[in-house]
Amino acid sequence: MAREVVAMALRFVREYVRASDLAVAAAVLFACSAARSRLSAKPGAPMLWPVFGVLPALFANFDNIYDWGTAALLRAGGTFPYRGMWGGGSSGVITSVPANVEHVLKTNFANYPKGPYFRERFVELLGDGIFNADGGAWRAQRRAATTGMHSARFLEFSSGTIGALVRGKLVSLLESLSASGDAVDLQDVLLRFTFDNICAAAFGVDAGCLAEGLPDVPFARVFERATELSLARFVTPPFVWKAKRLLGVGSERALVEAARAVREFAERTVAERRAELRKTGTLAGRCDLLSRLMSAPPSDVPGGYSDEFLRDFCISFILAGRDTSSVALAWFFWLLASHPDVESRVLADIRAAAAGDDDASRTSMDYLHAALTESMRLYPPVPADFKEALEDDVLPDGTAVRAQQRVIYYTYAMGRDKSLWGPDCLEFRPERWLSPKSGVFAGGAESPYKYVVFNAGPRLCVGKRFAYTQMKAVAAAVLARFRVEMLPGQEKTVKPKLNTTLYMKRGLMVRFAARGQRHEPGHGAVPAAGGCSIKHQLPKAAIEQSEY
Ligand code: HEM
Repeated sequence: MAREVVAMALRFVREYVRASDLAVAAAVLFACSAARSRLSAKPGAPMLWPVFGVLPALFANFDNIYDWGTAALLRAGGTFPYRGMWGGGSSGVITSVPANVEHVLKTNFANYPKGPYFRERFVELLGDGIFNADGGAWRAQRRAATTGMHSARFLEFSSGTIGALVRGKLVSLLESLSASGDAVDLQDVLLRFTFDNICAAAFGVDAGCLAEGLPDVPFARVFERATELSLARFVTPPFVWKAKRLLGVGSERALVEAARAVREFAERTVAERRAELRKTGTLAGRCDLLSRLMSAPPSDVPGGYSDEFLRDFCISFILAGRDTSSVALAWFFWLLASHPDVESRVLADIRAAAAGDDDASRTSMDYLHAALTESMRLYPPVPADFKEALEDDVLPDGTAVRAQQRVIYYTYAMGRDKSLWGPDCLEFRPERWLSPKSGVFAGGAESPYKYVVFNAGPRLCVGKRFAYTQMKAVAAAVLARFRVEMLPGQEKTVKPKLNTTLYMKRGLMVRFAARGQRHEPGHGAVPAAGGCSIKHQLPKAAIEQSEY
């Protein structure tokens, strides 16, 4: 019977309905559905189109997406719902309201894990590493990370590796660039620096990205490739990438190969260190995280950490620590170039610390610390982040979140919100972070849920202290020795790239001029009268001791 009804219906369609009628009917349905979405949308929020969700609005504003998203959030009162394309499996809310962020990151932490959506996109590269883990697996990695990173021994070691890399590689590279007058992409140099630095801190190996001639480093290249291909899964409909994965073709095949190369490198390093421990009976001479965790596991981890645990731990650390501080520094140098008053105060701070002629609190270079913090308020290295709801919930501002939906917190917009930072929120003003009386950094008084640049709550960035030490060491060493001159004409090209990290889309082309010298546009280094060089005054301790 049912078969006869279907056959009759098909005959009717064939005889009486033309393709153009179908097209008109589909267009009417689409328009009605679009009108309904428009009417039910929150005022100010972007339109959620039938089938395509928020994508048309994103494409229309692609060139200016961060600022467009910020304006939309401010118009919508700080929170609005979003939906990706049908079949894309992505929906939820976007917010910049600190109370909502606190709810997700702390108050109702148990309901907002990283979740399967994130995990399945990164599992080939990260396995069960801290960045990808939830529940017990996350707790075990987190404990290992905090014990390892906050031990006095690691802190001393990491300051040493940072100082050695700054003085041994970075400064000599910049000296030769300054002598030749050649321009360079500063973002690329900084990315190389932090990659080498995190490999030294996590594995105790020299990745060699900053070696002479800035070579192509296969490990860095496959790591970058595996990360990019994992991120591509976030913007590809799951049925597409999952089908490709099943068939082992295209980008999915490339991802499996790149992730395998990264994991093999990590496995080899872990195996070699294990062999060294067996042979010599100690890793006492090594202070990197891998060696510390292997040779001195906590007493309640009987038999120590497994090799798989250590492999995943190190890979997550490289991912977490390889590009955030370099990107933060690139924006910092960019902002300094257009704020000579801030640059002068930063320099004065560095000189005071170098000369050791100030009181003890100032040797930690509070003004520089404030300037970096302020720069990341405007250009947060992780511009947005998300968590996935386990169960239905209601956020403090009354927004409903359904199970398996995501709450995206938009750090970039939070840093540019007048209601949080005042009418001068778009100005680069490091003073807002300093105590007016003492000039000491007073950022600790701010709510961590208003400035979520390093995340907040139980999943606060483990590397925050390391990152500040690293950024201050680089900024102090570079600014004390060189003037960083932007190549002209970049005002229009220096823009953030759409990514999980706020890279500059086309890098940052600069020249270095040794202090006391000046580069004329298009020429090499020429001496300038009256310049002052403090190159030889900067003692080792001054660039290594500052930490928060
Ligand atoms: C300016 C530099 C940095 C910024 C802005 C930053 C920011 C962040 C953010 C936003 C998160 C939360 C990610 C999430 O849960 O989705 C995070 C987590 C993390 N960061 Fe950083 N980070 C920086 C540097 C570093 C460095 C240098 C390291 C390593 C040495 C590091 C290690 C980690 C780790 C291990 C986590 C995971 C913590 C957890 O899930 O419990 N970070 N960071």
